[in-house]
Amino acid sequence: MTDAAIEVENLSFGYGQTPILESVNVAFPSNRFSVLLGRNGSGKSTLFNIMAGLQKYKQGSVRLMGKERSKMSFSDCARVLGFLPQFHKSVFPFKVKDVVLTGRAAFSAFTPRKSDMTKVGQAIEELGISHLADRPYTELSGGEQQLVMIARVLVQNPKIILLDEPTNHLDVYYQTYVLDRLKKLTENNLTVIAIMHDPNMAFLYADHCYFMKDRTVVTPTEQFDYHASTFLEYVYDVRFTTVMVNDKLMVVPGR
Ligand SMILES: Nc1ncnc2c1ncn2[C@@H]1O[C@H](COP(=O)(O)OP(=O)(O)OP(=O)(O)O)[C@@H](O)[C@H]1O
Repeated sequence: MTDAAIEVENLSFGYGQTPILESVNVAFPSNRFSVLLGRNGSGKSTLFNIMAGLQKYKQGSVRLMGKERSKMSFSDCARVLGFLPQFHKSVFPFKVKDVVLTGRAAFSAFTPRKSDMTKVGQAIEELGISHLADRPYTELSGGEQQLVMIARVLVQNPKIILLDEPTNHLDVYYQTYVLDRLKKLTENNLTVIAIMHDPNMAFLYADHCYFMKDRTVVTPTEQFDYHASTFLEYVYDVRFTTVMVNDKLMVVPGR
C-alpha cells in the first residue's frame, strides 16, 4: 500500500510540438502539505491540470491514491481530488453559501439535500468565514473570495486538494491565515498540494517542497537541502543569501 496521495511516473507532455514536461517523477505524500515552486512558465500549472484531469496525458503515469487517473471517471476523480485553479473570477453576485454549494454539484445534481447544506456550513466554519455566508460573493475582498473558493473545494469532501497559487494577491495577513488553515487541514486526513511563488512562505508552512526546472521536478541532493542558496540559484537563476531568523533558515534574493 502506497503512502503517496499522488504518484507521477515518467510523465512527458507538450502543447502541440512544444515539450513542457519531460520524464517527471514525483510522489506527493498523503496527509501532508506539499508545495510546488519554480519560475514562471516552468510547467507547474500544466502538471496540476494533468493531475486534476483537465489535461490529457499520453506518456507516463499519474496515480491518485494508487489508481491510474486516466482510467478514473469524472465523478470518481471528483470524490478523490478537489482542484482550485489559478483563475476563478465569478461575475454573478451569488451568495457565498450558494457559491460554496456549487462544489457539491458533482454529487447532488440539481436539488441540494440537507446533508449538502450541512457540508457547506462545516466548510465555511472550518475556514472562519461563517459571517460571510449571506454576502454576495462579488462584493468580497480578494482574500475573502479566495477562502470561499477553498471552502467550495472542501465541500467535495476530497482526499486531496490541489491549489494553484492560493496566496496569490493576498496580503501578509491573509497569506498566513490561508496557509495556517491549509496546514491544519492535513491533520484531518487531507493531502494539500499548492503552487506557490514565495520560497520563504513555503519553507515556513510546507512539510515538503518540490521545484520545477528544465521541464521536470527537481529536489535537492543529499549534500544540501532546499534552503541552500546554490540549489535555489539553480532553480531561479537568481543569487540568494541565506539568513537565520529565530532558528529558521530564510533566503534573501539579490544580485
Ligand atoms: N493551453 C496552452 N497552450 C499552449 N501553451 C501553453 C498552454 N498553457 C500553458 N502553455 C505554455 O506552457 C508553459 C508552461 O506554462 P504553465 O502555465 O504550466 O507554467 P507555470 O509554471 O504554471 O507558470 P506561472 O508561474 O507563470 O503560472 C508556458 O510556456 C506556457 O506559455
